[in-house]
Amino acid sequence: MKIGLFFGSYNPIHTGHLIIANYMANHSGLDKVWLVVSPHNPLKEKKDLIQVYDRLEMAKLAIEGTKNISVSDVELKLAQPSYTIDTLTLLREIYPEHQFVLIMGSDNLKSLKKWKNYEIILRDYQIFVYPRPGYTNTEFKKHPSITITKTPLMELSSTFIRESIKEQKDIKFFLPDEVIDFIERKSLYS
Ligand SMILES: Nc1ncnc2c1ncn2[C@@H]1O[C@H](COP(=O)(O)OP(=O)(O)OP(=O)(O)O)[C@@H](O)[C@H]1O
Ligand SMILES: O=C(O)c1ccc[n+]([C@@H]2O[C@H](COP(=O)([O-])O)[C@@H](O)[C@H]2O)c1
Repeated sequence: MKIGLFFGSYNPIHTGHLIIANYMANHSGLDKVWLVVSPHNPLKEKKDLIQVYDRLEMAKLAIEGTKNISVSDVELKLAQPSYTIDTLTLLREIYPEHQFVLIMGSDNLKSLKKWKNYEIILRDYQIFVYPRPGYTNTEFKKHPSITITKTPLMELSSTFIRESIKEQKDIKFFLPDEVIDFIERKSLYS
C-alpha cells in the first residue's frame, strides 16, 4: 500500500489539518493517510504543549468514521525530540510491505534544511507538498522527490485555537465537535 504520512504536533488537531488529510487520502493516488502524532517537534518549544496521550486521543476522535485516515502512535516508541528520519526508518522496518510518502505544507518544506538528515529524507522518500500562504518560493520545490499538490486550504492554526480557548471564545467549526467536547471535559488549554 502507498501510505501518506502527515506528521504533526496536533496540539490540538483542527479542521485545517483534517481538510488536507481527507483531500490527500481521496484525491492524490494514496491508499491511506496516517496522522503521525509527534510527542515533541525538535524545532518547537514545549511551551503550551499538552501531553501526547491527549493529543493522540483528539486525533483519533477527529478521524472516527473516516475510511482511509488513521492515527499512528509510532513516535511514542522513540526517543524525544521526534526526528522524522528515525520514525521513517522504524516504519520501514515494521512495515516493509508499504511504500511511505511524506505529506507536508510548503512552510515545512522551507525549514527542511534544519531537519536531521534531511538529505536522506529527500533522497529516499517522495514528498507531497501542498501550498501554504506566504511560502511559495522554496528552494527544494524543483527537487525530483517533490510533488507539488493542489489542496483546498483553511488557514487555521493550533496556536489560534489555544489562544481562543484561553480567551473563552467560541471555537465551534474550527475543530470537530467530538474534539471540542474532549477539550472541555478535560479542561485543556484553559
Ligand atoms: N491550516 C492548516 N492547513 C494546512 N496545513 C496545516 C495547517 N495548520 C498546520 N498545518 C500543517 O500541519 C502539520 C501539523 O501542524 P501542527 O500540528 O504544527 O499545527 P499548527 O496549527 O501549525 O500548530 P501550532 O500553531 O501549534 O504551531 C504541519 O505540517 C503544518 O504545516
Ligand atoms: O526530523 C527533524 O529534524 C524535524 C524537525 C522539525 C519538525 N519535524 C517534524 O515535522 C512535523 C511537523 O511539526 P509541527 O509541530 O509543525 O506539526 C513534526 O512531526 C515534527 O516532529 C522533524
